[in-house]
Amino acid sequence: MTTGIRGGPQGAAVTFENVTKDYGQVRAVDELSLDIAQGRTVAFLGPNGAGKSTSIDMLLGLRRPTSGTVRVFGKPPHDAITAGHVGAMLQSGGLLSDVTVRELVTLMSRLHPRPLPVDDVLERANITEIAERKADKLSGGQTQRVRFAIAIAGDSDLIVLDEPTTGMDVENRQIFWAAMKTQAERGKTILFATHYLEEADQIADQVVVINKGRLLANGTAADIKAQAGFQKISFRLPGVTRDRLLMLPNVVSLEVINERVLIQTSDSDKTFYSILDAGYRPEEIEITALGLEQAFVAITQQDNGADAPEARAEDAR
Ligand SMILES: Nc1ncnc2c1ncn2[C@@H]1O[C@H](COP(=O)(O)OP(=O)(O)OP(=O)(O)O)[C@@H](O)[C@H]1O
Repeated sequence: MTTGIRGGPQGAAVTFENVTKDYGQVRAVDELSLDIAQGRTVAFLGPNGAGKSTSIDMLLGLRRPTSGTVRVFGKPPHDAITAGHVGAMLQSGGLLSDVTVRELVTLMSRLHPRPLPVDDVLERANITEIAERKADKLSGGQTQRVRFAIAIAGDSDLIVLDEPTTGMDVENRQIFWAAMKTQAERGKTILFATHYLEEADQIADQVVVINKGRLLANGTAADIKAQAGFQKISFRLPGVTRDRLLMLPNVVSLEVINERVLIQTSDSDKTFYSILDAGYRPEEIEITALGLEQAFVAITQQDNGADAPEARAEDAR
């Protein structure tokens, strides 16, 4: 099931239409259909091997779909890139050797028809201080910042970032996302793959979850949390036993740590009223929705469970 988000194919920055990508026997992307409206900041989430990089490579024209169509601003990816509409920061690949950071950024920005001034790019990416250093002699975090500079140098309408903050320390991560926010405020469409769910929760206004190449969820972070459908109840209840609480309705998981009870439930109202009906009077009560990370884990585990042999046998009964 997917939850929708306002904005459709009209004015879409990116469209995947029934896209499948096979590497020999491996199906990396499986009938993916997705629209990303212009001006959105979109987080692309999925466990390792879910098909994020393959999808990004297809929208950058680096790989061809086995079937289906990818469009970028209504054009084949290659045409959109040639027209300078796309800036990208990929996960791998070294930087050129024997050139300085400034020379590299200058070189890459000249590939675009309407580049930003190089000094602006260096400043926005927080690399002015290392501009005269050799590009192949940088730390992991510095290399990421140079890659980011290359992604924004062309002042492109779509910025695609594959795990951009990997290797960055906390301070550089904050500088990086502040720079991305400025890009978003200037109307750019930003698509980023990440394993940092907190970043996705804070920054993205659309979250796309894929697993095994299939689209599992698409909406705001709040939509995704609602789709996971679980809440957490936590309270203090001296002397209670785990076995008694397990009898409560809608309980998905339960922990008792030092008299504090932590319940994950699919219906917090029903579970909580049953606690009161059973005569318990808990204290220090907290009822909260799942965070994006927990929702993501719940959604992907449900999907993995649906594919497990026992679940299929269950379905068949
Ligand atoms: N060049 C390739 N040849 C064969 N199989 C590949 C190739 N590239 C990726 N795959 C496989 O395709 C699937 C999707 O991989 P992909 O790199 O797109 O996932 P991902 O979501 O980006 O993963 P990660 O989070 O680990 O970077 C995986 O099963 C992977 O092993």
